Amino acid sequence: MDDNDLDVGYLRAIFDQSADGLMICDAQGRILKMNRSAERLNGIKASEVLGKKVASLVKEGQLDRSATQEVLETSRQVSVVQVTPKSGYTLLVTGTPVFDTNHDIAFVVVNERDISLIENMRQELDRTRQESEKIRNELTELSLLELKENNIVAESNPMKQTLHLALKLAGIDASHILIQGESGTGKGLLAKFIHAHSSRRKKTFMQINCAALPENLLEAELFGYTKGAFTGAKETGKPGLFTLASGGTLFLDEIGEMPPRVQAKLLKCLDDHEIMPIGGTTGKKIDCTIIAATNRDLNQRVATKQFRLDLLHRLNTFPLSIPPLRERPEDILELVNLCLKKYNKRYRRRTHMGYKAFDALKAYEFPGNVRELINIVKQAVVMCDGRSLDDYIIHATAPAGRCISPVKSTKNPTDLPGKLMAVEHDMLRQAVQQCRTTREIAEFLGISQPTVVRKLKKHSMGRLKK
Ligand SMILES: Nc1ncnc2c1ncn2[C@@H]1O[C@H](COP(=O)(O)OP(=O)(O)OP(=O)(O)O)[C@@H](O)[C@H]1O
Repeated sequence: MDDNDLDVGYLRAIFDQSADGLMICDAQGRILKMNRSAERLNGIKASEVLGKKVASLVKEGQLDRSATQEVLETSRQVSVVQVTPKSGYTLLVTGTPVFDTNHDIAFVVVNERDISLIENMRQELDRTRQESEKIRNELTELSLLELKENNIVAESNPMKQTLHLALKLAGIDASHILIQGESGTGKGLLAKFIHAHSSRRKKTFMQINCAALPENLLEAELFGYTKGAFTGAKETGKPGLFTLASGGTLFLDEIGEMPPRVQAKLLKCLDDHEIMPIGGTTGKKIDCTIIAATNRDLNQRVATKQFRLDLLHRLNTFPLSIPPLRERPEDILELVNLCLKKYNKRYRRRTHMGYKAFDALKAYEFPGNVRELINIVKQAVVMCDGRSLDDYIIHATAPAGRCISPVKSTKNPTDLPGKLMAVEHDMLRQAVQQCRTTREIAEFLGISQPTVVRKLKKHSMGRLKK
């Protein structure tokens, strides 16, 4: 046997014994040769198809699609995935053109590899992925359903999205979450929601309003102090909120109002993961989720040097924002229903609202957001004599409806800031007469308590209890 015979013998062995299906077709797409694996994979007999065109086999339904045909059309190597109609295998079929000396296609070599196993595994993986996605969605839906039971309204898409994101963050126990939104949009509620859905839910949720306390007191509240740290300090010293929230969540509300010195100390504490109590010499490790909230544009406060950029970056690892109520009118109906149920029960009334009142609410701007809506409905339930709240609501949401008394004229009739100031003064004065605490005033006027404190200071109105 010479070398040539040997080569032919090897080639025949390769062709016959290859686990891949092999076929050779001529330039017209006729099958010239086919090995045993190709017969097995395609579920056809070589004796029945030799000399036939692959295109006609496709027509007859013996083959799913033809790589050969595509090679002949493009003069390029082509790979396609086929599912064989007769045997049900998934094949990766590669057709390769072989050219003659004139650069015309002389024949096509077709290689068929069984990828059924890989395909099955891929489909299995896809199925598992879809399943877990479904379970994840169901879990989120479940939690969103739970919202209803917890009296949190999220009918609008933007609110749903915010809550989905909040759930995700809760699920991974994310810390350094910054919630932004106008006053009364529900930032405090969202912070509690995140805590309640995190693995830290069984531990404490501590919160502090950074706008409500003077600098020294805020520092002492946050970081605590050692005994005798300053005049008037408790004999025993006092643990700060960072320590009290250990294992749980610390919610820093109105972070935008934090005085610069406390900002510097907070930044250091976040960098070092430990706090230094006032008067202390050794640091204490901190272990709590930190959620901050603000109704301020912090970037603007950074620009005016009222807020540290480095602290903003630290706190803003996971930003969340709650849109104002006027941008999500779909939530209004559900919020109103919730309030009606609550206040009808509390004040033993059976009031209701018609579509005209709802239309009025939808058209209203709600500068005080959800807090203001709750307040309007509560006042309506209490003040209305009859069962229908419509007239009251329509009046309350009319352009001048929220004014308690007529605007006093200022010297200059076009002086808008002066007029606004006068309205604010009047409303505050009346609220102060009717309420005992700043919290009650906040409820009464539909603004936050720190805003009340600020405004009372601005108008030099006496001190009230928190
Ligand atoms: N989606 C909601 N569903 C039900 N109640 C809500 C929703 N959002 C807010 N509220 C209610 O509105 C009121 C104000 O919410 P919250 O105090 O959380 O607002 P805030 O954005 O933190 O306000 P501020 O900036 O003034 O501190 C609360 O009584 C809260 O329970």
